[in-house]
Amino acid sequence: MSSNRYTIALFGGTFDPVHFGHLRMALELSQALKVDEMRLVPSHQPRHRQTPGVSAEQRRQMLALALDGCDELQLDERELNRPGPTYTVDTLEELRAELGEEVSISFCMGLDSLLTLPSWHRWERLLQLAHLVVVIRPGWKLPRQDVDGSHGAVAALLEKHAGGIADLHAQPCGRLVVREQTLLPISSTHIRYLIGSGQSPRFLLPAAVLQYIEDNQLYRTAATGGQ
Ligand SMILES: Nc1ncnc2c1ncn2[C@@H]1O[C@H](COP(=O)(O)OP(=O)(O)OP(=O)(O)O)[C@@H](O)[C@H]1O
Ligand SMILES: O=C(O)c1ccc[n+]([C@@H]2O[C@H](COP(=O)([O-])O)[C@@H](O)[C@H]2O)c1
Repeated sequence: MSSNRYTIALFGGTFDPVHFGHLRMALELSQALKVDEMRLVPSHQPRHRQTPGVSAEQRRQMLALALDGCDELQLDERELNRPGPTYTVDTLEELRAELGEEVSISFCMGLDSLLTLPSWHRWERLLQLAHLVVVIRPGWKLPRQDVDGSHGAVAALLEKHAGGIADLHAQPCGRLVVREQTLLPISSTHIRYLIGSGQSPRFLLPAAVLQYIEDNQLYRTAATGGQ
């Protein structure tokens, strides 16, 4: 990109456990967006879902193993170090205070997460702090304001803030960029289910992460959930 604005992208998640779907998505996004840094940000206590099956420290260690030797992706531990429920707006406010007003910050998410955005803590503040990058599967449709009453707030946001990759380098925050990208059909829920029912999740996640899970006997009782 012609602009020399420093650009950072964040990819947040529970990572319970991290798998190749997360890692591929983060790497492909990092290359497509041409960011200077792509950080994976494990959440401590996600307010919107059940408490993760393993400790925050174990999820951190699995991510660290997954990223070992990978220069393109970094681990950002700030949410694990912050007590209380984890809110993205707090993370972005912290980062903005740390990095100043000019650095471009993008928070990346799947379409499933975007559709829940109006329930996020202080969600209207998010675009004042960062860009949002939304990944959709090829051929998937975004909600449109005139036809989709159920996602009206999201559709309005998409219309008002629509932008492209160049905008991520031209301004520090405020644009919503939609990317079509093929997602590997892997979920942490399915991996937990496989382990809990005595089957192997090999080839769905890095070998070092699987070794850690086996060494620490994680997820042995989590035999619920499918794909
Ligand atoms: N297979 C995948 N490919 C790309 N991105 C994914 C994939 N699975 C999840 N994501 C994205 O990764 C982020 C973190 O997801 P999360 O940690 O909840 O993983 P998950 O596999 O969906 O877990 P769970 O099954 O426990 O809900 C979210 O933005 C989500 O949209
Ligand atoms: O801030 C919020 O209220 C909020 C609500 C739901 C999800 N998030 C963030 O969205 C990211 C993906 O969440 P999840 O549940 O798919 O792991 C993760 O970084 C969460 O902290 C944030």
